[in-house]
Amino acid sequence: MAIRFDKATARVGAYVTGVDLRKELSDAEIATIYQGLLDHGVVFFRGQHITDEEHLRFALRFGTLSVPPLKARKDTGDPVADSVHVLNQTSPKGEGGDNWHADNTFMPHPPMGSMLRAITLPPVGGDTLWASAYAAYDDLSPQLKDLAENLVGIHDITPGAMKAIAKGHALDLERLRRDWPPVEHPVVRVHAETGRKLLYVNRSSVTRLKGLSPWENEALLPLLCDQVRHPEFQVRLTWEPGTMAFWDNRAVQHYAVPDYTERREMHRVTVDFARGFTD
Ligand SMILES: O=C(O)CCC(=O)C(=O)O
Ligand SMILES: [Fe+2]
Repeated sequence: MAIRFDKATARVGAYVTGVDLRKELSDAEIATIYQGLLDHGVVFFRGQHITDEEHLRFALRFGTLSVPPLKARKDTGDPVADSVHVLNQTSPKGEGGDNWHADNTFMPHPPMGSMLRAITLPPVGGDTLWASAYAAYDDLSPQLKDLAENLVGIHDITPGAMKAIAKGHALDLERLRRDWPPVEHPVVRVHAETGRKLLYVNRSSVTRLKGLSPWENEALLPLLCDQVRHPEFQVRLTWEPGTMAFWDNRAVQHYAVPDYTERREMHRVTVDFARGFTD
């Protein structure tokens, strides 16, 4: 069966068919899926009733595991249990994904991608949205593009860590801040594999723009961060049992809608692959 991508919207996202994630895929199939990811930013697989082992095995075909600092490694000694992060949520508690963000941009080398799969879903609600950071950049006016090109964002673990602590996660804030001091990333980045420019700021990690006065930051940071909020850059996924989403964490931001009251359980594997940015 040939692998096929059907666009979900004009600017971002595609549904993939012709893949059975329970099977060991060929190198050519993996390359096709990776190309689809580069082309669409996020790809959705339906009807994949796989185990954590199969999820992990699929992720490892693309690169190495990235361990998200805010989801403590379990260290059970079981490599599968330690690498598959369980997001167990009952809104409004959620897991902190209810803001537009790319994952862990406070890291010097943020993860390249994530694979998230639905385990238990509420009867209604709990959709996830992705927005193209390419489209967000492309649709800025030429004047604002020029301005953004010269800006650098300070990405800090503190806001995300404080949010997770407020939600009851036992995290050591001082230690996290020591291990992950703030990092600088250009506001406009160049994706190393597609060569496309994208907007790389988000409200969940970027605390300020380097060199700007507080009032300049106050005006400019929301303007740039909120560019991804335009629906014309977005795709919205309604999960079904067996749905898997695989996103290019360089090229898209995402938002988990906390509009449900029953249990929602998702399993995620975070991966590093290939190259990041050329800037
Ligand atoms: O729960 C979701 O749909 C996404 C949560 C999230 O932000 C993530 O897995 O990175
Ligand atoms: Fe996330």
